[in-house]
Amino acid sequence: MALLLTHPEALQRARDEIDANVGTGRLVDESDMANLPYLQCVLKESLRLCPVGPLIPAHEAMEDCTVGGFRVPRGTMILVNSWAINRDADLWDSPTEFMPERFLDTAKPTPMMPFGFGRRRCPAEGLAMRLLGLTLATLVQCLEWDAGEGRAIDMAEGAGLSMPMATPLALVCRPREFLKGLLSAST
Ligand code: HEM
Repeated sequence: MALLLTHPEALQRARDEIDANVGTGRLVDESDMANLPYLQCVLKESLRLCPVGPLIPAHEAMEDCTVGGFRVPRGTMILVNSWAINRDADLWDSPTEFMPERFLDTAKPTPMMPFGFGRRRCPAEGLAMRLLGLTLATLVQCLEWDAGEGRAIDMAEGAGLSMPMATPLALVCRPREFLKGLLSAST
């Protein structure tokens, strides 16, 4: 939400996509997700810039190997800096920019690992992506958002293993016109 609020054109594009594919006669649901590619791109771009696990938990080399020219003996503890990979200028165009559309071309490889990798990869990736998608789609479809009179959103990173914001996000939301009608019709 912080990235969308600081990029209102992306928020509008995500809302336009939902309005065009779902409309305003019903609430978005899980079966709509496949028809919301831009929203999926917003999720991926948010996980790229703000990975929930910026440092993938420790893995251990099972055998001697060479990675990027470095000899890694068996038994070495390996920590992968996902945050740095996600902002590597050799891998991404304008790496610090919030550009969800970079993920629209699904044929282009995207060197991201927000859910880790290998046998210990997050077993809840599918669940998490569905929940995040549906939650974000609902927030964007149903509510108007703003940071409140004259307030700017502080995007600074706080300290911690899961990349909290330095200043917790506080937003004001109001129901969109269609939602009032939809809710009163259902009561
Ligand atoms: C956006 C949401 C989430 C992200 C980004 C995320 C990310 C990760 C990452 C990076 C790992 C380490 C993988 C590795 O070592 O290579 C992990 C492990 C794990 N995650 Fe998630 N996770 C998320 C949500 C969840 C949820 C909702 C659950 C449970 C319902 C969950 C359960 C687990 C478990 C049990 C492991 C340990 C797997 C193992 O060591 O074998 N995660 N997750």
